[in-house]
Amino acid sequence: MARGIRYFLSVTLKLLAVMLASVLMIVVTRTATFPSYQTSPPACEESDDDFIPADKERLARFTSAIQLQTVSYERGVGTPQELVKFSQFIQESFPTIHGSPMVRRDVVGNYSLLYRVEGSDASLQPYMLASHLDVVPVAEEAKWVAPPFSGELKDGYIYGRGTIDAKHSLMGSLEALQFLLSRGHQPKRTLYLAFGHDEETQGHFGAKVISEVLTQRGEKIKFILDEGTPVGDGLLPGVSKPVAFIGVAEKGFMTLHLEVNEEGGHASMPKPESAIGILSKAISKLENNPHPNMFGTGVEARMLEYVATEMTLPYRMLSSNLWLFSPLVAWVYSKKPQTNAMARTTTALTRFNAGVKDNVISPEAVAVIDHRIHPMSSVEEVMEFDLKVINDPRVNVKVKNSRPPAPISPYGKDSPTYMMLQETIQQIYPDALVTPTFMVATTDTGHYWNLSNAIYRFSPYVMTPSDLARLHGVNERISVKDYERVMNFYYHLIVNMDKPLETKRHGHEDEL
Ligand SMILES: CCCCCCCC/C=C\CCCCCCCC(=O)NCC(=O)O
Ligand SMILES: [Zn+2]
Ligand SMILES: [Zn+2]
Repeated sequence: MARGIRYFLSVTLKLLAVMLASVLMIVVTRTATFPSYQTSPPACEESDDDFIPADKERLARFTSAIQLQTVSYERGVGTPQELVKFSQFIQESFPTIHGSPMVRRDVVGNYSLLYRVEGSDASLQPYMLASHLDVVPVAEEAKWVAPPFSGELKDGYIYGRGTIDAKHSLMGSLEALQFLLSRGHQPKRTLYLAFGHDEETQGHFGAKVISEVLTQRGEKIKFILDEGTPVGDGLLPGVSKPVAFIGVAEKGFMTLHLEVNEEGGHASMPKPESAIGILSKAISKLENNPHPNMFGTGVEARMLEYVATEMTLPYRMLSSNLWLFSPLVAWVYSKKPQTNAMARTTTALTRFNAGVKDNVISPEAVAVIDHRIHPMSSVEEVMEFDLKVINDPRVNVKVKNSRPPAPISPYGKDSPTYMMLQETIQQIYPDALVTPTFMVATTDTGHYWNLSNAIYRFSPYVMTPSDLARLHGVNERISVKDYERVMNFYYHLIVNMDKPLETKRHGHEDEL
């Protein structure tokens, strides 16, 4: 009997050893032979003539744009007078654009701007560059090193609300267009510039109306580029080169209004539970029960695979063997807010209101939850999860607003528009790696899904880990060097969009 057990154990151990050796072999082989998704940058044909400098006039125009306080506060509550001033400022600042017979300008939804630049070849589908006129409000003004609406230049940086979100792309694309038109260039492919005025409150009166106008005109758009993910410097562990992240998808969102109504009364005779207490418990349950970690089911896994061959050894091993290490990477991702946001649907408690006086038991408590929905989940799944977690019929849960995750746009070598974008990025950042990702925040493109199936989100400035807090935060800024890159990025993009979207290198045909 004992011999039988010993024999069984030894066979089991041998089998385990063989399995382990096989797994190890697969891991080593994959690490050594994982394909590279990177392409070399296109040959540089640039001359001095072919470059937009961040000179005094252009910097002054950008500063003036930052000085206009085009704040969006709430859905439908903005700063109409500032938006009108911004619109006038744009007209005065870019006379070549506004005087061109090729350009049609429409004011849409009262304040948003839609430009159509007529291409010479009507058989080509138009494309669209998008950005927004509005900014988020300023908090903690005392902590800013320069006033938030000054556009002040300090140590090579321009400071101000809107410098990275997103007046750089609005002004940068206009500068590029003005530069081209002033040289007598007519694009072959018709180009739209779409600037919504309420992106920061979900674009219900701006981008939504722009989309309706274009739909009424029967437009189908070849490719849309909006504000988005940046060129990361040190954002991706294990990669020393800068990494340009192209947002090929976008998380959805669901804003929930939670309300509890109970009997109020005199604070000297409280019941065991109050409206405030009941709501606090519900919220605490939501915070303590995060939505499932979905790392490895979507674009976030491809993001790592695209740069795997460029990573230092341990990261390279993990990224080229996600079939095995996905759970480990998922766990690591859950540790930091910016990576956790890529792994799961997030839950942010953004508002909590209750009570009118110190000695009155509040009959009502309300809270707002801002969920950002992972591309592999859905509005319905998130709601079902929350109700199960709260599990309290006294908490009234209402959806204030929601949008499902965006469809995933084509990416990689089989997508001519993605490859064109990649090459344009490489013209500006020749040392950068390029990889697909998804946006954890929302953009106006949520209103453009019916116009195009090739929607990308990318902002051509460099972002370091310490810059993340500047987004919607204190000391938002862009370097002069980066603003120059932004203008030149749009310039190259417009030029590149006039080349056939077929590249012999990648063997694709431009279908239109
Ligand atoms: C492993 C890390 C990978 C990181 C990849 C990307 C890093 C993301 C960094 C910045 C994203 C910048 C997005 C800014 C757009 C803001 C849009 C916005 O504010 N929308 C409104 C909203 O979401 O409420
Ligand atoms: Zn923005
Ligand atoms: Zn924003």
